[in-house]
Order: sequence, then C-alpha cells, then structure tokens
Amino acid sequence: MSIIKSAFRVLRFGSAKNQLFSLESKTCRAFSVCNKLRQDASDANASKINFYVDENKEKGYAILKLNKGPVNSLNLEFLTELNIQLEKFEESKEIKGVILTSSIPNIFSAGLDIMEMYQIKQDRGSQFWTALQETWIKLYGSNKIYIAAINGHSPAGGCLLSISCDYRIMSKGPYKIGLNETLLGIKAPFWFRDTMINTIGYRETEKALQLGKLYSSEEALAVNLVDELADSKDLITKAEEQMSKWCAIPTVARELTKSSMRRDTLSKLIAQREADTQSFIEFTQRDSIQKSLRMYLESLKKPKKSSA
Ligand SMILES: CC/C=C\C/C=C\C/C=C\C=C\CC(=O)SCCNC(=O)CCNC(=O)[C@H](O)C(C)(C)COP(=O)(O)OP(=O)(O)OC[C@H]1O[C@@H](n2cnc3c(N)ncnc32)[C@H](O)[C@@H]1OP(=O)(O)O
Repeated sequence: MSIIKSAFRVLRFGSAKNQLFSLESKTCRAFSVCNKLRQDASDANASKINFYVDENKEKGYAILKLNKGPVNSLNLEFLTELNIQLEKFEESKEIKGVILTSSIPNIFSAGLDIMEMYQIKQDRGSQFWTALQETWIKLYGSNKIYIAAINGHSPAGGCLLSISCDYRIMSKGPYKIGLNETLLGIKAPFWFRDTMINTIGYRETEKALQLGKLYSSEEALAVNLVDELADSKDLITKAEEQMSKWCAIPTVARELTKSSMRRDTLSKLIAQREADTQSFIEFTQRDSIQKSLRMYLESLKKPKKSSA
C-alpha cells in the first residue's frame, strides 16, 4: 500500500478526510489514463529488456537494474514499464525494499529523454509527463525502502530518481549528480525542486538550481545529496548492508514516519497534476525553449574530444 493510501487510512476520521479523498480520486483518474499505455508498453517491449529485477525473497529485497542503453534516458515507454514494476514491488508481501541501480557502466541515468521534449506532439507530451509524475509519486510515495546505488552520472531526472529514494550511495569516480535543468534553458519543475529541498535544504537548493550545478561525488557527499560513497566494486555490497539495516526497523513505525515526512510534498503535486502537465506542454512548446533544447541536443551529439 502506498504512502498516499496509508495517509488516507491514518486520517480516515479526521477533518482532512474530504480533501484527501478528492486528491485520491484525481490521482485515480490520472492513473487510469495510463492503463492503455501500460498494455501497449508491455506488448511493444516484450522483446526488449530495459531493466533487470533480481528478487531475493529470503532476504526480503530486490535489486532493480536500469538497462536502457546507451544512457538510461527516461522516455514514455521506459517510464510506463518502470511504473508497472514499481507497482508490483508495492504490492509484494515478500519485498520490503528495493536497491535501484543501473547495469550500464558509469551511467545511473541521463534523466529525461530530451527527445520527449523536442518537437513533440501535445498528446505524446502529455502522456509522457503524466507517466513521469506517476513514477515520482510511486517512488517518493512508496512504503517500501528504496536505496539508490548510483553507479555513475545522474543528472536531472536521474538525480530526481536518486533523491526520491530513502538512502543514496554513490560510486567514487568522475561522476556528476544534480539538477542541471537551467543549463538546458528550462526551469526545474516545483516537485523536483521540493524533493531537492527535502534532501539538501533550501539555501543549497536555491544555489544549485539557479546554477544548474552538477556535483562531483565528493561534493554531493559534503552537502548530503548522497549519504555515502563507495568504490565501484563495493557499491552493491554496501547497498545490501544498508538495506539489511533498514529492513530491521519495525515496518509500520518506519512507514508511518516516512509518510509523515513526505505527505505534504506529494499532496502538492497530486492536487494539481493536470495543471502541472498543462504547464509542461505550454512551456516546452515555446520557441525559445525549443531553441535551447535544439542547441543542447547538438552539443550532446558533437563528436567528443579524444582523451588520448
Ligand atoms: C510543469 C513543468 C513546468 C515547467 C517546466 C518545464 C519543463 C521542465 C522539464 C524538464 C525537466 C527535465 C529534466 C531532465 O532530466 S532533462 C535531461 C537532462 N539530462 C542531461 O542533461 C544529461 C545529458 N547527457 C549527458 O550529459 C551525457 O550523455 C552523460 C554524462 C549522461 C553520458 O555521457 P557519455 O559520454 O557516456 O554519453 P554521450 O555520448 O553523451 O551520450 C550517448 C548518447 O545518448 C544521447 N543522450 C544523452 N543524454 C540524453 C538524454 N537525456 N536524452 C536523450 N538522449 C541523450 C547522446 O546524445 C548520445 O547520442 P548519440 O549516440 O550521439 O546519438
């Protein structure tokens, strides 16, 4: 059961009941829009493996490895598949927690697929944004324990995935993590910002978001953007050690505590999902934004300087 649902339970007889039920029904409507997409995604991607799941029911946790080459960029189909998997975890009685990592060396996730924002039709843009909102609500609002084992670069939407988890361990190395949206000429959505504030605090977020700062792993540790660093070869072992520690905490007390910390941030988006999607469409259709995205895409495609 998700944090949102348990929040409804806890507040069942309270004065917030009507408001929360209205939030829930809005959420359910938005989720149902995705139902057809889910079916399409599972049909279309039956032959592709965009992530691996390794479930250890005895120990009570799973490892989810993102595997969408070359850089685990998040497009509509990938997000839809991920949402189905997150839902399975949430419903599982055996799985208490999930280690989120990537099977692609040096890359955790390059964030949102920029092609989902560049010259995109309104319908697709709206489905894409709804799927992304759903991913965040499921991850940030999960009752399960999520530990991010960040094995490489984790910019923008990759950083959002990481900070939506409960604990972060990052590989030592020349990797970057942060919300760099301003460098693409876009403003980080309010729920990206709020998740960042909840992680590193207001002042650090204010600087980081304006500058589009990408932190090195050492800098990320210094501002609590990540909780721990590990040598790449020890990353998963360290994540498993941490998972055992979290799994040993009394479940209901931990879930209620997590829910009480995250409820307000989640409710803010849930109350205005449709308006948020409209803002995304309106914003990304501006000529100035399309120009920025085109320039950014060109810079990504430029041949890289040889390190030799
Ligand atoms: C309600 C809201 C209202 C207003 C707000 C409106 C809009 C806000 C919306 C947006 C929020 C956006 C958040 C995001 O996540 S945007 C994405 C940001 N991501 C990045 O900036 C990362 C870009 N990528 C990189 O920096 C690097 O690729 C790398 C460090 C991750 C990996 O470097 P490598 O050298 O290993 O690999 P590359 O050669 O650079 O890349 C390989 C290949 O992949 C393509 N690619 C990389 N990143 C992306 C991406 N994010 N999307 C699509 N494609 C990507 C890259 O172009 C290469 O392609 P080719 O092989 O050259 O074809």
